Amino acid sequence: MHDKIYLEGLLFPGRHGVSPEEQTYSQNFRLDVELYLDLRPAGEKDELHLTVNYQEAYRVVEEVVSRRSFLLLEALAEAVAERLLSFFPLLRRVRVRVEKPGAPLPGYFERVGVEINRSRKVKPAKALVGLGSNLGDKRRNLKAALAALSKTPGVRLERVAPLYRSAPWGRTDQPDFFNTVALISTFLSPFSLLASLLKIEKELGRRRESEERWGPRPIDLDLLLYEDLAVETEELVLPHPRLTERAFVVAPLADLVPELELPNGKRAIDWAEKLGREQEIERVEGYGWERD
Ligand SMILES: Nc1ncnc2c1ncn2[C@@H]1O[C@H](COP(=O)(O)OP(=O)(O)OP(=O)(O)O)[C@@H](O)[C@H]1O
Ligand SMILES: Nc1nc2c(c(=O)[nH]1)N=C(CO)CN2
Repeated sequence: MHDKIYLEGLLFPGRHGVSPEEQTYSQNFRLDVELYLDLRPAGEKDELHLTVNYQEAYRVVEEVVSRRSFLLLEALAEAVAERLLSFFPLLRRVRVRVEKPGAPLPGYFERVGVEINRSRKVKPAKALVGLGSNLGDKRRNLKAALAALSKTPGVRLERVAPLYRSAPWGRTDQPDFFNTVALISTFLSPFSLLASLLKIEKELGRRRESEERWGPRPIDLDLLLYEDLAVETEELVLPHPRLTERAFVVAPLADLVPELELPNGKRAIDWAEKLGREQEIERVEGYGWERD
């Protein structure tokens, strides 16, 4: 299968090179990227979730080239390939070419660079989504969000944690929350997944414009973890930055994946126990509550 999406002649400034000057002053890098995946489903159905959004791919490449620094073009190409495979579960192979138009060579040259191919077995990414509600019929809001999540194209709802009631965290002058965590598997990128979560929030009546930070809301969906991906962009931060501070996240998460290593290096089940002693949280219903 040779279908591919290609992005050619991408130009980004970066600090990559063996000499101290190249590490200090940025110069342009030129990249060609080929993303190998089966394009037939998207071709037949004309739906974006069945393929890789090349705008997202562009941003992933740009982030690696402009935010990191390597001695070798080999290392830069490796990092770009690795990052693309991490962000897009649909990819089975990537080809990355990196050229340095201003390479320090002693005479005239047309182009110099490296090209690598990296492949793997395609499988969906596992992700954990945190859900909360403290306005209206909270239990129903969470159930509706889970139903919407399970109907989201490219998302499979694997398991739902028990239902918790928790005292409000951050701002205490508001009603108690109901919280849970869902384990999903998905072929969506973390960007597309977050966009789907925001869409569900909106459909369930969330109006961010009229809300205060950490204030009351009918529904809140947070992307807690996406495989072991670390991302820090304006709209998406992974792992979720406040995950380990919150009993209402860690307790249900520890029910689903007790042995998971949290971003602070602790085992989920141990950390849940500690936070459970410090914050007010109570399990109100066991597994399967969302199905009745
Ligand atoms: N991992 C993430 N999960 C959800 N939203 C995220 C994430 N990383 C960044 N964001 C961004 O955060 C913005 C604000 O999210 P939200 O209103 O849910 O914050 P909050 O629930 O008030 O606070 P907190 O982020 O502490 O839970 C969203 O628009 C989203 O773009
Ligand atoms: N107990 C609890 N407290 C919160 C919650 C939440 O889901 N549960 N969500 C918040 C903002 O998203 C702020 N505070």
